[in-house]
Amino acid sequence: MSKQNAIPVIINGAAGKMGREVVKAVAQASDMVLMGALDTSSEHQGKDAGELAGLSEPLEVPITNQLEPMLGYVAGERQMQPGVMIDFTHPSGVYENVRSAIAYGIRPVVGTTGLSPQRLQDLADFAEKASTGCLIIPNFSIGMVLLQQAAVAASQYFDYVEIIELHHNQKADAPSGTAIQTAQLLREMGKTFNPPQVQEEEKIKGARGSEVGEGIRIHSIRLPGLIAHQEVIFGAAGEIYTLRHDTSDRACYMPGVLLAIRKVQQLKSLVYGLEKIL
Ligand SMILES: NC(=O)C1=CN([C@@H]2O[C@H](COP(=O)(O)OP(=O)(O)OC[C@H]3O[C@@H](n4cnc5c(N)ncnc54)[C@H](OP(=O)(O)O)[C@@H]3O)[C@@H](O)[C@H]2O)C=CC1
Ligand SMILES: O=C(O)C1=N[C@H](C(=O)O)C[C@H](O)C1
Repeated sequence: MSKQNAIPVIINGAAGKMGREVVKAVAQASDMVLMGALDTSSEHQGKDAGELAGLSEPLEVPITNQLEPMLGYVAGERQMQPGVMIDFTHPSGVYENVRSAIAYGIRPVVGTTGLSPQRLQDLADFAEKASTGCLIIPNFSIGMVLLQQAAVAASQYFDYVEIIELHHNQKADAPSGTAIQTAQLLREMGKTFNPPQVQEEEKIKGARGSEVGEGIRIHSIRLPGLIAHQEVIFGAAGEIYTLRHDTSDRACYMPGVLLAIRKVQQLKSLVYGLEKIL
């Protein structure tokens, strides 16, 4: 495929754990071209994004922290398809990054978690007004979509459920975006879970996790040695039904990321969740 027909991609957070994986995936996709690699980390400024990601050949794309000039440059490439900005950065910066991308007509594909419901709504309104596609995906793994579908199916028959998410201890936000989304899918079932059997008293605050609504609680665990894991445990008289997803390599997210880059081209507003584009 010629460069003109390829999708121009900017990766924000390119020096991070997910960003490096995305650099490799985009470099290997024949219908995409990596136009820019951004990261605020001072130690990686000017380094080649491909070499940093572990590719044997440089991509000749240096890491920079200048987002707006990069967005302007890609937006100005009129001969090419509309550009896409991938964001795997930090909850503190993702809102501004997405607003800037949309302002330049660049379509955001966002994996960064930790956006508040209010900020998600603001971004949805902004994308709608600009008629610009935007994908916000709390989890790019196909296995997690299947887990969530199984949880929704089970929730029709079980009234008791708890969600446990387990992550590496470099994670900034808790609970995970995936656990919040999983709870939200169960909350949409139109019932209240976990009707109390006794008058419960938390002797230590937080011992029973955090309730997110409709009686659903999320428990967050952070440990070195973990990557990303989630359990949804249903209980009923005499039985336990456990759904569990384990990530052993961040490569598992890449088919979802590449799919999102292709699909966001066809959208004119914000879409939340991988299941909506499968
Ligand atoms: N949706 C999904 O499937 C997945 C989502 N995630 C989410 O993606 C995000 C990133 O995760 P991960 O790669 O593990 O994190 P890392 O900390 O490894 O990488 C983030 C990188 O982004 C840089 N950065 C921070 N703020 C900005 C900013 N405003 N603009 C540009 N670069 C910035 C960081 O630099 P510095 O270190 O100097 O701050 C760092 O190099 C998290 O929110 C995580 O929860 C993770 C895995 C899967
Ligand atoms: O920080 C991570 O690592 C992950 N974050 C996402 C989340 O918060 O759900 C997705 C996945 O769990 C990995």
